[in-house]
Amino acid sequence: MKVSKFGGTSVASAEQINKIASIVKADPSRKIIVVSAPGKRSNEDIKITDLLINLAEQALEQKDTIALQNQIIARYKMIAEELFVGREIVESISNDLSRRLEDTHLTKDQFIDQLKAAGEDNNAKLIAAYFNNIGLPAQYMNPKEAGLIVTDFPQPTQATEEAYNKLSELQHSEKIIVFPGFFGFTKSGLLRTFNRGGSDITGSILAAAVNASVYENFTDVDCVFSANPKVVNSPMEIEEITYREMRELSYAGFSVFHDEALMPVYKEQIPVNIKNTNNPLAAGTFIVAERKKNKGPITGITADSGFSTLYVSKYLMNRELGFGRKLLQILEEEYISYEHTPSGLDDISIIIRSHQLNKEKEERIVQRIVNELEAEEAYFRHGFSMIVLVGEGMNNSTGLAARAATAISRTGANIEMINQGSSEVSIVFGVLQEKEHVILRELYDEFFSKVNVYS
Ligand SMILES: Nc1ncnc2c1ncn2[C@@H]1O[C@H](COP(=O)(O)OP(=O)(O)O)[C@@H](O)[C@H]1O
Ligand SMILES: N[C@@H](CC(=O)OP(=O)(O)O)C(=O)O
Repeated sequence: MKVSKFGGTSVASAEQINKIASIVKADPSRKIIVVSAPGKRSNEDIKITDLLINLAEQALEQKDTIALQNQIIARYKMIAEELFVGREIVESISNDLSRRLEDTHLTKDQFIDQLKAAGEDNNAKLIAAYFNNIGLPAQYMNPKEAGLIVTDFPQPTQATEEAYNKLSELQHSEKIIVFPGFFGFTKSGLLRTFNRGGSDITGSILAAAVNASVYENFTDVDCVFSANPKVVNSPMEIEEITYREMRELSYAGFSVFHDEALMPVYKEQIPVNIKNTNNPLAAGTFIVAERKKNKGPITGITADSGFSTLYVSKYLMNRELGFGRKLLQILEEEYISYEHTPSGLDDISIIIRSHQLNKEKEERIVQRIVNELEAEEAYFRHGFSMIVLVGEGMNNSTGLAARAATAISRTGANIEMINQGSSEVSIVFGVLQEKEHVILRELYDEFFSKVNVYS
């Protein structure tokens, strides 16, 4: 049995949904179909999920939401009409949106989550109806009824162990299951969404639960490339990549597959196949436990912006027992997670995703570090990107860091931070984000384009 997930670009229009129907029809082992909300039909288009987030924000600000509601319903109406799916599905979508908007007893986060999830939930209902209309016996499956139980706030949204047992029953379904991605329900019945791009996580959870032969992830590119094709021209295609290489790359910018989607399939050693809805016969990229050797030590290079650094200095910091713990405790109490902590003898930098910060929180944290830890200096700096080189071949390849640093220096950029992962499958360079793309291209040129004396 296969689990096949179709992302927003694959379900963005009637034309695209026709393609996924052909893909499902072509292989009877595609029995569990995970779908996202309609995504972009062009670069200028807006994803349904983004419209729903705007709708939630307008409702919370007591603004008139009719225009936005009609814009969302019109998207589904156009798809339903072009697929000749009856009017009743559009009416049910309209009623569903109204019901979610009236659910004012929820907290702000719960209200937003409930509206965000409407995109996938209604698209799954529409696609299941369409499949049945064209002779593909299918049923919409609500995550609550299926048992996709997730953790409670403030934990990050993750499937609980018990969810996998209940979800394993899906493998016995006679019909094709059309399952909305992106959300689950807590034990107490509250809806929670995964992070953005989270339909990949749903597919991974279901693939692990039913012990799928493969988890197919259909998107709008032929494969995973060794660099983001929107930044580097015609990057090299990757046939095979390991789970941990993909985790490092997707965490830091390879948005083609969600980094949190790797753990469920890794635990069950289920291969993932990244394929193109618009070219389904292309082999795509396989994410596996072990792969055949690559030509070079580096498998992929990626960059991710939106990072800040918290710099703290105190003389003899390295001698003060518990200083690091107390510093990280302050961040934990402020609900701030961190990425890397490069440090010296008397100072430490903590790399943090900027979206967690605001002026008032930063001032409070700096004050606490100075007062409670008696630090000499503490301040935040913003506008950084992390450039990540990843490859299973790195750990037995000398001089990589030097080659990368030399390539970065050719761009005139300053290296603000270097961090070698203890797994030795990645090395991270912190740079100012305005230099991100030029550095990415220079590193790609160094490790993939040139015939190197080193190779
Ligand atoms: N290394 C990479 N290889 C392939 N695609 C990548 C890579 N890095 C970023 N992308 C981008 O990821 C996009 C697919 O992800 P996404 O937009 O989430 O699609 P979907 O709607 O199918 O989920 C591609 O169109 C591509 O521009
Ligand atoms: N629609 C949700 C979930 C998702 O995974 O979408 P996509 O498959 O288009 O990345 C979002 O935009 O985050």
